[in-house]
Amino acid sequence: MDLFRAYVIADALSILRDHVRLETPGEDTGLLAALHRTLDEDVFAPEDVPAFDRSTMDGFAVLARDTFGASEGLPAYLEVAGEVLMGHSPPGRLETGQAFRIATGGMLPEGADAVVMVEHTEDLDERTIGVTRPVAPGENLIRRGDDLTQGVLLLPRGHRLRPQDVGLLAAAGVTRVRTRKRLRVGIVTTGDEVVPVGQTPGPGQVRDVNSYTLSGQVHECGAEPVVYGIVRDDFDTLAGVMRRALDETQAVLISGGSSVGRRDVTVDVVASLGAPGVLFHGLAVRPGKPTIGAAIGEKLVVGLPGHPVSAMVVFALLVRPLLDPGYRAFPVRARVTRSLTSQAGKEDYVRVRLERDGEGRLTADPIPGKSGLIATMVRADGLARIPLESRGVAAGEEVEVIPF
Ligand SMILES: Nc1nc2c(c(=O)[nH]1)N[C@H]1C(S)=C(S)[C@@H](COP(=O)(O)OP(=O)(O)OC[C@H]3O[C@@H](n4cnc5c(N)ncnc54)[C@H](O)[C@@H]3O)O[C@H]1N2
Ligand code: MOO
Repeated sequence: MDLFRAYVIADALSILRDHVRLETPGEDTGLLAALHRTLDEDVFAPEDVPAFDRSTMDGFAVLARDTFGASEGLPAYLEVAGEVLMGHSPPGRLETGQAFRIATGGMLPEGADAVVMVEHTEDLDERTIGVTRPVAPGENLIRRGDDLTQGVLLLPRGHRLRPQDVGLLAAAGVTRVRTRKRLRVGIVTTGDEVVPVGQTPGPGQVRDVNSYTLSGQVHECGAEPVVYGIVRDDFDTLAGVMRRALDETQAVLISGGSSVGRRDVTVDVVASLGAPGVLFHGLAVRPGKPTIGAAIGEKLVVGLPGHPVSAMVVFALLVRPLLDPGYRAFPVRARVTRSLTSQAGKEDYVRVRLERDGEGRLTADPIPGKSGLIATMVRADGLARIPLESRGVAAGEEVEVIPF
């Protein structure tokens, strides 16, 4: 690693991965508390789901063979011999020539192997129906174990639980799981001009945007933001807050004061916090040039640019993959609607709005505006990547877009 070299995102990420280990202890919790957390164990299915053959339609449980050849003109006549009540066993075994009334989700009686939809039957009298369309064996039902069979691996260790995962665990009767506690991520804001949002800014002052945008992004990673507020651009004050944040959290983001201005003490403060310290200062990435990457022990410290857009972009590209290793970004390809210029030797990430053209192909409309303008992020759907060696992209050419 070379402190004076400017890295692209992929290289910066691998340097940080080599030094940082973001781990939290495991904890057994109920399912709701486990949502969005990462599994700390392999979970196996304790039982078959569903536990019995179930109808997927309202209608009649039958023996498929009894309906073969049935039609509107020549229905198959069956005796209605019983009714399956929801949440109960069927009233008995179904014999050939019989039908049992059954609702969606009802338990299939023994002897039956299909369900006829009520729309494909006609009532002849209290005890007889005519089936007007044949069904095949297995039609309109799900079998015991179709969702899960006992003993299969439901979800592996390391998987971050989404709502559907928690649903699967609920279906299988797994009520408690071991997950890792959420990562706590400290957010420190610097800048003598930055004031809390509730305060009316005086001349030259601006409201604190980054504490909010970064907290939101940390939440999206399944981690817990811990906001340390706005700290003066003063070495001792900032170092004190940073030490406290490092004691209380596993990763600290510090926004502002990372470029080379007179008051930019951030890098000196980070360097003073311990080994291995600053791993890089500066990226060959736009926006994001003044980013600082550091490890203190195995904890992560990232100095983000103060401009709200730059801070969000660097978070999305560099911080998110570290906080949320299971996250997979699926870039899409889209044609740019206007040509974009880029400096060779810089990896550019351009805010774009995604639309579909008349033929249904994705287009990427670049959103103009400097990285101090947060509204440009609101209009954007993603970031178009222009690689290091490229000098630009002509209108109509395809680019890779990383959706937010
Ligand atoms: N001579 C040079 N000047 C600048 C360079 C350069 O290479 N040479 N780089 C520019 C780039 S690129 C960026 S990005 C900014 C980054 O500066 P810092 O990371 O040091 O951030 P600040 O100077 O503290 O702030 C930049 C800008 O953002 C506003 N800001 C800061 N914090 C917040 C916040 N929490 N909420 C809202 N807005 C915030 C701050 O007021 C500044 O306007 O440097 C360029 N300059
Ligand atoms: O890096 Mo600055 O972040 O280009 O706006």
